[in-house]
Amino acid sequence: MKIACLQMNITFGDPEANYDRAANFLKKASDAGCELAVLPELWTTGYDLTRLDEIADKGAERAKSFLAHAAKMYGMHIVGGSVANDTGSGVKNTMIVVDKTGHVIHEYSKLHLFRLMNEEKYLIDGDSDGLFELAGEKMAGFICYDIRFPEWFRKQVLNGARILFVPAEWPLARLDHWRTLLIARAIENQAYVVACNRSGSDPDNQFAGHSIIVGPWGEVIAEAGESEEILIGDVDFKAIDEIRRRIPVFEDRRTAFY
Ligand SMILES: NC(=O)CCC(=O)C(=O)O
Repeated sequence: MKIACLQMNITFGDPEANYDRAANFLKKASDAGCELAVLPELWTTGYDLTRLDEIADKGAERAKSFLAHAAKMYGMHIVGGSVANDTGSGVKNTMIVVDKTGHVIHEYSKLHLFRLMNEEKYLIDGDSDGLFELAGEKMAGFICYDIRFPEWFRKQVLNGARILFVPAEWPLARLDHWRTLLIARAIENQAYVVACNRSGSDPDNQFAGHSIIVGPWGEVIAEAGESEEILIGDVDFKAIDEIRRRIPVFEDRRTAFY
């Protein structure tokens, strides 16, 4: 499966500009023959959290209809990053997954809110998991700070997830954590990790870029630089089975002790 991480810049608090940019990136991914495209975290608004009452998407309806239209037009699955989703009883940081026929097949709201970027002051946390199925394979979504919680990843993998998607707005200041944690999540779970970060900056942070596709052996299949880019890599599900045969981590777990 040919996958694209749409490492775009995000204009702070300007959904119109960001929808235009995302539309352009989605077209380019489709032109490049990608079967699935991934957007970054909060790609419609960025971290303009103080203006969420103006710019959050009610029920994420605009994002859903935009993503569904693009997915159908291009015949391409979309892991739609995340958007500020005004649920009516608080704003969630919600990932929307759309299949290539244009159906919204899953929503996952960020479980772990990141205090260093004030999320807990403006957002409410999710309460359901990110497991979904596309093209006959189980996959799961996580959002940015979630990568610091290996137990959350393990749970989805034990439930069958074989590609682990991570849309993010990860600052450059912690680029080494980003790479190390994502590679570790791939190795320990013997699964693919497809992580799409943003590029550029906002009033508080310079973001790292470095979207990355990591294979189940921990090998870096593709990695972006810091600037805007469409990162493309191939995922081969057979490699997961081969690696799990070589080192049978899942059979060797001592669940009586943990
Ligand atoms: N947007 C985020 O969740 C950022 C997480 C982060 O930077 C970290 O260090 O963790």
